[in-house]
Amino acid sequence: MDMVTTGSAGENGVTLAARPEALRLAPHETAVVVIDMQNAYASEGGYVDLAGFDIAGAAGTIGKIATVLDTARAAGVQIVYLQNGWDPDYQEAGGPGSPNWHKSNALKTMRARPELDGQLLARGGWDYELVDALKPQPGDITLHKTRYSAFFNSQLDSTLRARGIRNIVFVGIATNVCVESTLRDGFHLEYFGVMLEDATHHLGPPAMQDATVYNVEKFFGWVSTVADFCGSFGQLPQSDSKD
Ligand SMILES: C/C(=C/NC(N)=O)C(=O)O
Repeated sequence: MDMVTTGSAGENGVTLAARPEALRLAPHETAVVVIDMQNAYASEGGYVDLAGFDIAGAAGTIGKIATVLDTARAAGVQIVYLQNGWDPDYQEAGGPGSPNWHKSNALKTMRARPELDGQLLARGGWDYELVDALKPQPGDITLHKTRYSAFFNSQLDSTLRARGIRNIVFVGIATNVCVESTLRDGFHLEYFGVMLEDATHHLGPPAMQDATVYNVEKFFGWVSTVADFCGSFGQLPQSDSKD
């Protein structure tokens, strides 16, 4: 079996079945990064629902991600949650001089429906909050981001580097927007990125999920599944999980 060994993963590493080849990962050099599992992206009445996207498949990712996080915590793998959005006055979103002002569907939806102004992706509001089933637990880290890539203008890179983390396991929404943007930036920052395909969900037609899976597998990282992640990391003895 072809295998890529990352960082200091040697005899005590964990082998994760992945495409295009298996990975050997040291648990203490690995983080699960949870992208934007907020009401905005995963709940009825949240931003992407109001903006007209089909969110039917989003709810299915919540239980899958919860399973991944339970396994990761027991294995001593760092969990980092990202929350996407802006200050309540939307200064961080940028004005007409920013492409974000023109492309953000949240900002466009609020301009089209002024009664929603101040509600979508605003820190402090329900839309910005993580879904109830995925609340952070002690030891988890939660970071804020203001653009699609979680590496842009955020604390993510320094948070991971300070802990010696080399490998990122991605779960969350949306596969083809914030997950892919972050995985791509991580690749350029020398992180090994693994996307658990059944713990992510796309925005737009189903072909978008397939396109990101292809991009990750072929160009930017590795693709695995919840069952494979839990099968590998779930075998670690809880008291001996720091490699
Ligand atoms: C379109 C969009 C995607 N966000 C994400 N978390 O992938 C947005 O935030 O507007």
